[in-house]
Amino acid sequence: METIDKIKQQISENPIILYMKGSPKLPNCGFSSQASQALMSCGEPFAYVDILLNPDIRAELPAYANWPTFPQLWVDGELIGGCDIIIEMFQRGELQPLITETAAKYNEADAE
Ligand SMILES: N[C@@H](CCC(=O)N[C@@H](CS)C(=O)NCC(=O)O)C(=O)O
Ligand code: FES
Repeated sequence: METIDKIKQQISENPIILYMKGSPKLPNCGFSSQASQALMSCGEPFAYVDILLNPDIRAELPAYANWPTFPQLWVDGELIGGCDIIIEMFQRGELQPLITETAAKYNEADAE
């Protein structure tokens, strides 16, 4: 599959997905570590892609996203932002409701 199609599929199939360096359990960069920790603290499962293991995605996602760096958090098909934005939303109490509501929306859809 073309990289761009892979990216589109990942974003459409996973309501909460973090593109990061390393994994949430073993992040490979401080920015990815902070972002995944904030996201984990919201208590909902989320998908992730380790871009260090996927150099094609690392190369192509920034142009598609119009966002130059990693991590990248995508929720419900839309780019939320990188580490700074994730931490800011977390500190303002905005991350938790976004994640909770998104998880609830898709759990509901699954149950139908
Ligand atoms: N201020 C950025 C910090 C992230 C950042 O600077 N990431 C760099 C270093 S990890 C990056 O992704 N560079 C491109 C690359 O490594 O492919 C944010 O809010 O996410
Ligand atoms: S890998 Fe060096 S700052 Fe992220």
